[in-house]
Amino acid sequence: MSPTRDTVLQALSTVRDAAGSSDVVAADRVRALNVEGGTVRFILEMPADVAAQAEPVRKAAEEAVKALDGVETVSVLLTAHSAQPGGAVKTPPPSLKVGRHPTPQAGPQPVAGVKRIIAIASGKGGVGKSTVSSNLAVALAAEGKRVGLLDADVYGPSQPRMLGVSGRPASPDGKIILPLRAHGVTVMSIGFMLKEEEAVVWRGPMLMGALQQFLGQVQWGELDVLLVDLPPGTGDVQLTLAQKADLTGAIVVSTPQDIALLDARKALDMFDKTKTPVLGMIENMSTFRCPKCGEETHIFGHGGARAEATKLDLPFLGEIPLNMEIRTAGDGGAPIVAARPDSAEAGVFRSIARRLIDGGLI
Ligand SMILES: Nc1ncnc2c1ncn2[C@@H]1O[C@H](COP(=O)(O)OP(=O)(O)OP(=O)(O)O)[C@@H](O)[C@H]1O
Repeated sequence: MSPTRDTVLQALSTVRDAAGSSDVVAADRVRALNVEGGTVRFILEMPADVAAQAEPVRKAAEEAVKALDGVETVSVLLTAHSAQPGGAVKTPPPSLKVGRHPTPQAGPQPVAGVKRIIAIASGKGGVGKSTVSSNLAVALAAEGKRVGLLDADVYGPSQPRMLGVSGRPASPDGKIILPLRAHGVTVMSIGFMLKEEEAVVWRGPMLMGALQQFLGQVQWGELDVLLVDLPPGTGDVQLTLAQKADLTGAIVVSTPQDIALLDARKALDMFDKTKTPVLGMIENMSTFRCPKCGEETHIFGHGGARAEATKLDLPFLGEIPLNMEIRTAGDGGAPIVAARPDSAEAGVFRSIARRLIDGGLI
């Protein structure tokens, strides 16, 4: 039996908090809990004064969740103030003041200068959500749209790699954050704020606050659309964004297999609950054409996402093939739409972009 949010929280409520009397759930240390099949991920946010005792608590939390029925992998991230082996406190997070607690806000907030915010979501990891986000962003920019891309995939921000952009965004006044640009797209990623080795350390603290700040404090400029590359799944981060950002809608990416579609349905359900319109579904890794003989194979099946979209009366936006060059281009820092704009594969992304524009969605 797969674990649920509730069983995980129940297990965590047996773990004593570093500060003393209560458990980690009651002490409100658990952030961004994400349960996906047998994989459980969450963050333990510890205040600085108990940082030295944080690691044993993290271990205990990991053990408690691991002991649950159906749990295969547990990933627990600690806050910025986590303890080094030997008890020293690690270097504080980057000086840019990003990553505070969320500031209370009444409801969904618009982002200054941004006409539309569209979330790119998937119920399951690894289905190509980031690949779709980066290519779609570049394709929309090629159509003359002013496009921003916010990489909110806190568990593994991949846009710096996919767009070949790195470096730290400047913050001249310590408040406004200046985003970076790549392939005609304005980009901000939580990955820009981390050094490789600091990733786990910085991710934890005040994650929601960081995302909220990325929406509110990044100087996006005038944009026709801001695409938000969400983390996979339907956990706290996705929910927070769906509730706090004034989303125009969401696009759900899925591979064709039943299991991926099952998860895609959960994402659709989440958007239904948060009253976020679903603008359409995209099937990725839809078909594979042998580069030698040209024969087409449906490695993960075919047509599942289209059938699901039809069943739910949602627009089906397109099928993206499983293709080596899509992978090498993306993993090499230039999405295929930028690297080989005239290729058939780039054409698929461009026609999805045009469909969104023609449909008046962007
Ligand atoms: N259509 C495709 N053809 C070939 N490779 C692909 C395709 N789509 C994605 N990939 C590759 O699959 C891997 C996972 O893709 P990607 O990072 O876009 O998925 P994701 O859903 O964003 O994953 P995560 O859960 O890590 O956020 C990457 O190496 C990417 O290059």
